[in-house]
Amino acid sequence: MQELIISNLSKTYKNGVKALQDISLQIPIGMYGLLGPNGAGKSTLMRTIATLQAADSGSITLGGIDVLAQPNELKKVLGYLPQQFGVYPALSAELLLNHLAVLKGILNNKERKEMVQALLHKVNLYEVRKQKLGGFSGGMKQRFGIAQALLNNPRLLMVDEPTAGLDPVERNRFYNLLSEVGENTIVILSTHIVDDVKELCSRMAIINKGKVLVQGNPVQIMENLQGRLYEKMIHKNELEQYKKEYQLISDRLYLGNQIVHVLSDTHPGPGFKLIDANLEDVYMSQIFNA
Ligand SMILES: Nc1ncnc2c1ncn2[C@@H]1O[C@H](COP(=O)(O)OP(=O)(O)OP(=O)(O)O)[C@@H](O)[C@H]1O
Repeated sequence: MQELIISNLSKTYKNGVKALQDISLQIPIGMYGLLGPNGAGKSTLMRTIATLQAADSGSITLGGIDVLAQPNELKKVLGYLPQQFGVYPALSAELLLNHLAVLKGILNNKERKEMVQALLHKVNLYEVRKQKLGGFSGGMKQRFGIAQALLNNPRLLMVDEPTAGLDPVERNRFYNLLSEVGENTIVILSTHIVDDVKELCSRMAIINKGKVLVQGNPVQIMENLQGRLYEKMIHKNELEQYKKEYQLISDRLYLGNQIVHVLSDTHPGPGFKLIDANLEDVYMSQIFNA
């Protein structure tokens, strides 16, 4: 079966930071959310899968490919949109995509032209294909980034924090594009934005400090908090006391008051009501407990 299997992957940087600690994940075709706060190790994991940096130990396989031993085989089937994706601002989208296609080894002129045109249509940049990339908005640049990542029709597409800085309309457009690709490709979406995963992913993992805290189906993961999550509206001044007294996993202001979410195996007391968990609660409870 076509799956990405990561087994016992570890990496410690020279400065002593344990960026990956015995990471094991099984990632099938579809959209997979890799959720974690800044510094969790997401980019390190992505770069390791992309064979751009080495791991200390562990293995990665994609179908029949031993990724760490056969980096060139992996590159043939990998599409990658890194966190920092630079474009040549003076070139048009069409020209740069064509150039990148040549670099990816698509040397037949007719085949390359067809592929470039098809991808520009797919990411909805065909109308602006002659315009310089320097004038593109953040969302347009990200869609161009996806187009270049799809040039070799990859079996594995990885996108690192792709929606940061996009407005809601562009974010939505980007989601739709990724979902479409995810119908027949393994797509790993690394993000610290819970909504990205909630909207898109049928499977996910939460990682923090280089460790996998939880993995599985978002709905099932949310059900794990069923019957243990309580909400209460309190006065702003009471917040510090509640933090000391309860396992408080989130707090937000609401009309001048504070709404707190508390994790508890028994009813925490007067004024608390049992609520259904959302993915934000799962995320916060995992990060809080770690
Ligand atoms: N080249 C490096 N040398 C030393 N430490 C590093 C290096 N790259 C990353 N780190 C550290 O490893 C940890 C994981 O970083 P990583 O960039 O993988 O996390 P991340 O989840 O992608 O975070 P972000 O969203 O902020 O990029 C962090 O503590 C980071 O400071």
